[in-house]
Amino acid sequence: MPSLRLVPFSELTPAGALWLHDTAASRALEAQALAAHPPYTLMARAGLAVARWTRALAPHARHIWVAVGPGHNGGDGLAAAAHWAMAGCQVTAFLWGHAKDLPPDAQTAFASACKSGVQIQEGVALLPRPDTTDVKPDVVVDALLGLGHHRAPDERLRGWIAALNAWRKQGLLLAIDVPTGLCSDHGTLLGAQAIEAHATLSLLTLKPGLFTHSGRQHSGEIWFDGLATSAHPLPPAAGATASLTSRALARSLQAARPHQSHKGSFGDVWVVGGATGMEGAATLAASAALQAGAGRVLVAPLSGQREWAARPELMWRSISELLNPGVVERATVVCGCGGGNAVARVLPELLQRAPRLVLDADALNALSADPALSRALSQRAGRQQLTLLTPHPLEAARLAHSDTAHIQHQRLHSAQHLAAQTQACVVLKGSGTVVAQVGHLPWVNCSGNARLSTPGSGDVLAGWLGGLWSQRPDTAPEHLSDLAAAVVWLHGCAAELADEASARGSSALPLLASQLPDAMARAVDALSATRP
Ligand SMILES: NC(=O)C1=CN([C@@H]2O[C@H](COP(=O)(O)OP(=O)(O)OC[C@H]3O[C@@H](n4cnc5c(N)ncnc54)[C@H](OP(=O)(O)O)[C@@H]3O)[C@@H](O)[C@H]2O)[C@@H](O)CC1
Ligand SMILES: [K+]
Repeated sequence: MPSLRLVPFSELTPAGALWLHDTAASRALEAQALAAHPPYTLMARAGLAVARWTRALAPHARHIWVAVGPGHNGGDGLAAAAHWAMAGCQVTAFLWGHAKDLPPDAQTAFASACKSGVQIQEGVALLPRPDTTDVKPDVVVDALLGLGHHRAPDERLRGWIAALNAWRKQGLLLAIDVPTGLCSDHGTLLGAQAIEAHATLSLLTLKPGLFTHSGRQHSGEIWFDGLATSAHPLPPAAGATASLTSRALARSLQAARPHQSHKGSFGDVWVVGGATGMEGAATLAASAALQAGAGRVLVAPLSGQREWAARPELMWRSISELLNPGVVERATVVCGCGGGNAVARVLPELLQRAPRLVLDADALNALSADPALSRALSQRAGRQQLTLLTPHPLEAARLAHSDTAHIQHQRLHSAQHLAAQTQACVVLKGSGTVVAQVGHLPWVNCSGNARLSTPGSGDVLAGWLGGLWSQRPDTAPEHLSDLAAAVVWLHGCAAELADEASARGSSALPLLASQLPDAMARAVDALSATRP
């Protein structure tokens, strides 16, 4: 058997992107792999991969339970159970159904588990819960359902999910391939409940649903094993649904500043926003652009108020100065942060003239409210003027004339539709931010945590996007989504570094937006400090 790769996905990035495959794409690869190997080969590899992973995460575990579903996901669990038992663990497999009803490969795994001394309980009505048994397993494994889970859990399955989740506080709760109850394509819940695993080992392919919407919450730490189905350890890009952001991507967009550089070398960013009472939003975006390395950052506050004390490095100007001939044509413009209704007045000219435009917050709301503005937006691409839109789900819903639930239900598709509708590069924010652009595989971001759900966080992201873009004004249209995805990754990485530095534990408190530019700068420093 070819050697297995058993590494966390975050360690697999030096070569570049990791691909994500939805159910249809995963099934296509699975069919190819099954056709290329003798029966049971893939499940045997899956079982070994799960067993090694479990031993790596819980080397001292002596007592393991596995909840075995009616399909191949259950077969993977049984194949792993055989290895745990052979390694001397006390293992119990609780079967949802009866062994005779399992698919052929899973029956082979069942036979192997029986031979290895796994205790079997068939046709179990409900997995025991911590309050109904004196037995205390060190590890409980969800091998109920994987890729074949396509309908909302019924009452019995909900009971199993609740029982498995009840073990979360007692020991390690691990999921094979996909946490049961989670949609592997969209990261939504198929019903009201899903397994909340400490860690998930995705097999053969990485599924987009693990990383977006509720995916991160339910998958825990995500690991990957490609089951050595090709010469390369990673599944091929062909047929991929999306790419996963990575440290390598972010690093590829950061260049050392040349010795003979000056502020004119790094471009001008103009921040247009900050209507009355919301000047802070514009200041946050401007601070981020500055920290990202823009040459000069000029703020044109819509309120007319100038926050001189906020950052002495910033310059404060009027909108009319930005609109002077030749000024906006050389600038990278970040527009909309705290823009209020006033931003609608400046948008027509910015849409017409700005070569590089980041539109956030109220600029997006103004676009959704005015068909003439959305037409002007979609015409920009034809003039080789590039646009980045950074909506959160509600703003995306307004732009798409839809509702937030619809946007969130299929985040990847929503971002892609919006990109097609606007002819812009779309950054759909939220857990597992999606970056989409017509003609390119979308990105799904894997960094970040709930520390970023705090006011002003999006302003900082928009400002940093402008700041990096101003240093790379010649970014080709086909590379704009790479630039955006790299910044999104950094934004998330800043929150992860803040977690590591905190004594309070994971995501206990938000990372204030005013601290975020510095935290992102530390994330950039960490990029250069680590190996390629
Ligand atoms: N093929 C291979 O060699 C490899 C496969 N691999 C592994 O296989 C997994 C996919 O296997 P799978 O296709 O058998 O699907 P799986 O999720 O186990 O269950 C399907 C069963 O569940 C049932 N069911 C569905 N929904 C239900 C519900 N709500 N409540 C109750 N039952 C429900 C469904 O019934 P049906 O809908 O048909 O009535 C059917 O009987 C994949 O995730 C990975 O772990 C990889 O290791 C690579 C090698
Ligand atoms: K599972």
